[in-house]
Amino acid sequence: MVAQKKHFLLVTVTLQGHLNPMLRLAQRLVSKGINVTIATNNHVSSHRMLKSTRAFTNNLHAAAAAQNTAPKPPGISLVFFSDGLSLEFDRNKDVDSFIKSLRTTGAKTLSTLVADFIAQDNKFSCIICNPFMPWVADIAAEYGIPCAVLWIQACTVLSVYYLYFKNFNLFPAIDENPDKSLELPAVSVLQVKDLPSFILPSSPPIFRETLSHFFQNLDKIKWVLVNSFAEMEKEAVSFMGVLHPIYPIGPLVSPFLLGEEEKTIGSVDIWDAENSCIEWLDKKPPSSVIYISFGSISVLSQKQMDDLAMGLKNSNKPFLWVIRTAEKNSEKKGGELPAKFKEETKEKGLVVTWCPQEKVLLHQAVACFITHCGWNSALETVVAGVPVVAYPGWTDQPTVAKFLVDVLKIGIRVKAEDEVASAGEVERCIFEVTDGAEAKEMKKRALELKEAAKKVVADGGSSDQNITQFISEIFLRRVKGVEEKENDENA
Ligand SMILES: O=c1ccn([C@@H]2O[C@H](COP(=O)(O)OP(=O)(O)O[C@H]3O[C@H](CO)[C@@H](O)[C@H](O)[C@H]3O)[C@@H](O)[C@H]2O)c(=O)[nH]1
Repeated sequence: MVAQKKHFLLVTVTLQGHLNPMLRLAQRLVSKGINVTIATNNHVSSHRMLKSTRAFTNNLHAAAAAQNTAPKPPGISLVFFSDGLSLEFDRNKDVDSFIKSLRTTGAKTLSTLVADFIAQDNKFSCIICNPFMPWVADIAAEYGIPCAVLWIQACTVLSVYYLYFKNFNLFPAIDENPDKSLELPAVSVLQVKDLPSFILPSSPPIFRETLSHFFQNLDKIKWVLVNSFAEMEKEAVSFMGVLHPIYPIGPLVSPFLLGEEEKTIGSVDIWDAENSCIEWLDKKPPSSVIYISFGSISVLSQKQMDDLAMGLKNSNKPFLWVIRTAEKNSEKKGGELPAKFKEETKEKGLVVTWCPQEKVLLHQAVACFITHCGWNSALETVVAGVPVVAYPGWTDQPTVAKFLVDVLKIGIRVKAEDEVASAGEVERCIFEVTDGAEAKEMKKRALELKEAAKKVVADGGSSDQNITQFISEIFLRRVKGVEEKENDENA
């Protein structure tokens, strides 16, 4: 039998919330003896990203050399493919053009990249993509390479989309009355305001089209890896498992958040993190600081910003606030901090453009997280045991907010009118989560989830077993010649 090269290709878009789970999956695969190449579309930060991934692999090799272990352990490398747009093109602003260019030009350049690897006798054993790049499954099929998907959002969200896109007719005229209730199997009663926004009529059609393509292509995808764990999303995981085989392998967070020794790489940041905020936190009392971030894409409107700032000031608690648009050279979008706010709160607060979020959440000074409920932030806060004030915006965030607050019960959701939570509401929510009647219970539940998360990723835990099983199924298929048979049938 020809020796099998254990080399996987992971394909992702260069968005922080998409890159992070892929990178963390790569780390898990490396720990199981798989070499990983991550392919992502070209980006202005390519240089920085390349440097940190090289540092990770060099670190692994140095550690092996120090222990005199041969041969070299596997590593991660990063490659870029053109999405057909210039580096300056604002992909967040014109998502429609970005997604279209990615699936036409991007698909061609990625296909050439795969062909080049094969020409150098370096065929991938598996390609893993994310659900927002469903055309990658066609490239994998073209080269006879097994394809898996990493579902980078909650399993609950996967269930809702599955029911919607597979036409289960459970969504009678979603007419955007936000309080209308829907009873979906295996998901607690959802109101329209809790649904992922991409299925609402008001959402730009490109997102529905992309997800619809993903669900049509699902038959070409042999494994659906889900960034979640059964012990946290019990109902959704068992429900989805009946509809389609899934492998919960999460939470995909940096190993140090789960108590492992910190390596040189936790994330490949698109922006420079202001690490000095950790020293700032070091000087604050335990469980005193409110941490605020709305992730890597969302920006607040002026009204949202004004009210949030006022609510924070009135809460009289120390705060660390990430405002990406405060970045000096960035094009100004969204709201700006009210004049004098920084001056008035300089004793209490710190505003940064980007921070090492996982380290911040793990810091003992942090009391709660005002979050937009992006799935990575949600998992990171669960694993760090930090309760939340949920302030969701679009996409999966309303569903995640519902899940964190009503299912896991580790926080409270702001009541918003026209998407704005008033200053008084912000202040009330901060109080409820830090000092309110339920605050201790919320913290206790958050800490229980933290322990559950550690167990599932430890050796022999459910997520660890699922990754091992997924890898062995890939190589077993090779041994049994399943792929050759499938290719012959498709010919
Ligand atoms: O100052 C910061 C702020 C954020 N982060 C990291 O950036 C990531 C942000 O990811 P996420 O919380 O998922 O938010 P988005 O960047 O907004 O992610 C997009 O992608 C996610 C996965 O599909 C979706 O769940 C979100 O709704 C969508 O907005 C997390 O890992 C954070 O740790 C930092 O490192 N430093």
